[in-house]
Amino acid sequence: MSSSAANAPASTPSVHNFINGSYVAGVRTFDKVSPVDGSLVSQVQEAGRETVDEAVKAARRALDGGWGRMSVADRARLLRRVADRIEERFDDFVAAEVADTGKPEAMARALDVARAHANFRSFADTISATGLDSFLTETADGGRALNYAVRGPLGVVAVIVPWNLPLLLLTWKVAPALACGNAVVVKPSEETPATATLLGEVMAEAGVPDGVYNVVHGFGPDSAGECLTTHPGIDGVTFTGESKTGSAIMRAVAPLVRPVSFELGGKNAAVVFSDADLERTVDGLARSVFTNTGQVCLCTERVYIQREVFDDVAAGLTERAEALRLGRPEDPATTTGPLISQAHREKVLSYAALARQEGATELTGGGIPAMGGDLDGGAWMQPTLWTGLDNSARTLREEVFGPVAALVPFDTEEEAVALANDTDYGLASCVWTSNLERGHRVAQRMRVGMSWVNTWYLRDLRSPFGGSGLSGIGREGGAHSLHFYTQPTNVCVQL
Ligand SMILES: NC(=O)C1=CN([C@@H]2O[C@H](COP(=O)(O)OP(=O)(O)OC[C@H]3O[C@@H](n4cnc5c(N)ncnc54)[C@H](O)[C@@H]3O)[C@@H](O)[C@H]2O)C=CC1
Ligand SMILES: O=C(O)/C=C/C=C(\O)C(=O)O
Repeated sequence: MSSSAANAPASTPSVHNFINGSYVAGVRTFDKVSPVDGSLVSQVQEAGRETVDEAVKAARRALDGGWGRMSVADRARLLRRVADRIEERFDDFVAAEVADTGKPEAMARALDVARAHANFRSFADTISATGLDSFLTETADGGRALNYAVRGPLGVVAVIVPWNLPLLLLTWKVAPALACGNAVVVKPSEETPATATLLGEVMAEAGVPDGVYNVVHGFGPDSAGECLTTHPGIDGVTFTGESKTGSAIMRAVAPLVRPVSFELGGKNAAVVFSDADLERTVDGLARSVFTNTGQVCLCTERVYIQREVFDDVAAGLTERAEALRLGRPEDPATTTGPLISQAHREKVLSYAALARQEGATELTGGGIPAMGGDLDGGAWMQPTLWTGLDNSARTLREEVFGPVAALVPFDTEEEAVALANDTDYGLASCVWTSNLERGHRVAQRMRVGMSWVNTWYLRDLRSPFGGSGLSGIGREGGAHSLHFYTQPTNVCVQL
């Protein structure tokens, strides 16, 4: 037990590891505090090396015990049951997600938890509809052979996820992994342990065999994350989070040569042409900059605006930023929650200070809002917009992951494409124009995984999702996920 546990009220919830179908204590506890007001949300059981070992072994037993060989129809049926059960317990998931993240309840309902059951249904459909690769091969002697590739599970998959969309991102990986017959050991963020743990109950209620879904809690280095990625019993790692963490995980898995699927950071650009519908564009930009307090890897942090409309777009976006309502998650008028933690707010505020040093003008925000009462103990940050910087500024080159964006003018299409692509990241972009020909042309020239035209974060779960450069390795979504979570064996039969 940590020393803090002694001071916690008796009613403080305790969040346990979930291993082989049971809730399991760890080696010590740590406190999870609310980003809304700094109050204690729960005490979390941190998994030690032995706890992680137990989870990996449970996953292996489940895999060898028949889960990996269960028929696709049966597995798809179980995934649909998990989706149904998430819907039945929708309010419990919303409450758990909101308590950990402080995000507006309306958002947790519309996005996070809604996507959790959609993820299970989508991958139940995908796995049910997926056939085999096969070739009828003509040989040099005039004969023929049949080549076909069967796909088996990758094995025990380590799933490491961040705090910004905890259940959404977790289920985005767990659903395809299970659809393909893998067993998983999940390490949620230390900031958001609750929904992954609750999902354990739902898995058991839905009839998913013990050991198929395991959860270990803790931090990254010298804790559960590192114990998991260095465990010789894992067969692959799927990770969403910061680029530097992805790099550390690559180093950790390198000695055992395990495959990785990484969805990492972004420094995403929006390009606004003067022919765009400006009202719609400004609404879209406000969404892409400020959704989830800027804590989505897809959020726009660089806005390039054609000079003729620069002032109008800057004024419109500033107005939208100032109209955001920061407040308690349960208040239906709230549009914007706090950042995830005081530590993360320090990071975002340090970029606000850096932007000023680099010569930025703040159109709005840049600091800590006066929330009043107990909310002043939370991790609140003003929505912030900068002008006066160019691509040489660190503010335009490094991922901030907060409610911030820099606005930069451009003159020509060629220049806009060059500015947007001038980054080490390659995750997402948006093009705003009423000229659809230009929309297609510019969207295709963006060096990113997801290129939106006149919209942002419109998702089809069957399409490829991921990035290049510092933004990641591989793509997940639909059949792309099945490629990562399976291993093909090619069978060649001389006919
Ligand atoms: N682009 C994105 O999707 C995200 C970016 N971030 C950025 O990353 C910064 C750091 O936030 P973190 O929560 O620390 O993100 P992170 O990327 O370090 O953490 C994500 C997950 O990885 C785990 N982890 C960390 N180090 C690890 C290691 N060496 N081995 C195994 N697992 C490890 C964490 O415990 C967590 O579960 C944030 O300030 C934000 O700017 C954070 C979350 C998501
Ligand atoms: O919609 C999705 O599948 C994912 C969205 C966001 C992220 O991946 C992220 O913020 O990391």
